[in-house]
Amino acid sequence: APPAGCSAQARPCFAVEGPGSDLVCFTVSGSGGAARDPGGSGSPEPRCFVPAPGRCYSLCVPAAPSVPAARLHRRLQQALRQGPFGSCRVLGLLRYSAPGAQAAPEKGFLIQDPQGSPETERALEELLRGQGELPLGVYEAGERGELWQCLWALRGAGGRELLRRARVVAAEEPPLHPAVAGLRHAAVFHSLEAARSVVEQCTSLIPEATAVLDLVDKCPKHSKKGDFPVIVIEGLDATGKTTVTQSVKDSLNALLLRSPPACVSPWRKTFDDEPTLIRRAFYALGNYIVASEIAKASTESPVVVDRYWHSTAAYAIATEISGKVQNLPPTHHEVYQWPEDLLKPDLVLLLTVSPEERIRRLQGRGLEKTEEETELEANSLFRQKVEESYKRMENPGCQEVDASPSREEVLMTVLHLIKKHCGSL
Ligand SMILES: Nc1ncnc2c1ncn2[C@@H]1O[C@H](COP(=O)(O)OP(=O)(O)O)[C@@H](O)[C@H]1O
Ligand SMILES: Nc1ccn([C@H]2C[C@H](O)[C@@H](COP(=O)(O)OP(=O)(O)O)O2)c(=O)n1
Repeated sequence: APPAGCSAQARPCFAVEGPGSDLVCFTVSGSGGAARDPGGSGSPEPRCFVPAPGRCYSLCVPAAPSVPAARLHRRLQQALRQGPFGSCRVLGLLRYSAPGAQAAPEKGFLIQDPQGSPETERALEELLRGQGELPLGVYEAGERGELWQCLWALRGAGGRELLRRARVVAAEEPPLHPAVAGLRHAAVFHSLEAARSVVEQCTSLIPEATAVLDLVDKCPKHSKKGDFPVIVIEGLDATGKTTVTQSVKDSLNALLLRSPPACVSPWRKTFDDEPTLIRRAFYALGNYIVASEIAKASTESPVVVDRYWHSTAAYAIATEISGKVQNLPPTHHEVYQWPEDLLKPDLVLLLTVSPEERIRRLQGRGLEKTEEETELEANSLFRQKVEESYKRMENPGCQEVDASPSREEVLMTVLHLIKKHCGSL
């Protein structure tokens, strides 16, 4: 863990995220103002971020939840996966205010080049030169082994100007993951209006956004549920949602709906390729469209829904909060609360199976894996965070169902729970 002792510094900190790694924070002290000597403190050296004999760089964009910033971050992320950066390790970087400071948060990347090739630095400069004002952070060791960050502004025709040279010192891990504060604006939308305004900002960039908005605007607002029960089935991929929802539909003569609804599926791929802000706003709008379908259907028959708001929120939280499960927002946090303007189901069941059984089922199904499914498999931490987020959802919460037994047994359990909660059908 990063050492204690720096938290009193009201200076911007960096949190470095690696896939599956803990949050690591370090502070860049102001020029000339070396607040403490990392060499003398016995603490882990921030220098460990610079691979010897290699080089290390950072770049950041504003983390404000705006469509242009989100798309710029995405473009940089894609560029850093290619060509000259192939041999580099690229970690996510969150720059956030230290306690008491008011700096606007930034999101970016730490690029570790084990070979320290001049080609990498040139390619980074090239990449940033086309992106307006973004400076490049270059890290270098001082004579006593201490670490410095040089911040370069890139000028036209190959020039660059040193904006700042500052010490890098170790900082304390913050009590809350720094991405938690921005979740409600950047990924987990709690009103139709919040999600709608993000998609609206995209209409000139993504032609499909207009079509989505048209559909949303055709739906009656504040849909009310009918008298028949509405049951949502949630869970990770391959936990048996399709199987269960189909059987419940047959057993109860229910109508089966899914979120995102069929009417937006032609645009799903487009939005899946967009950054979190836009992608999650799209799924949020899908829920409001489904809500109006649920309202109508539940006046005529029971309704069973394959995924709904809990999926949208749980996946968004798990992708935004890096590292371990303990980094998730604490229980009862506002991100786990149901949006006030979204139709509530009567019962939400969360299907869970062991990771081994889930992989067996995924393989058994033999379908092509989506990028996210591959990530789920590769990253069990991510899977744990999705599941834990589901379990923390409130008002309504998710009731867990062990979906490991046979299809028949799982269906019996599910029908029993529906009967218990929703009365005779
Ligand atoms: N109770 C069960 N026991 C064994 N296999 C199951 C069970 N439920 C579903 N499966 C199989 O597991 C795979 C994933 O199930 P599916 O219903 O498609 O999950 P999801 O909709 O959650 O992705 C399918 O091949 C399905 O036939
Ligand atoms: N209501 C929903 C449904 C899915 N999502 C997101 C969450 C994940 O990123 C994917 C998972 O979708 P899913 O596994 O159902 O995809 P398939 O229908 O199996 O192709 O979609 C969502 O945000 N909100």
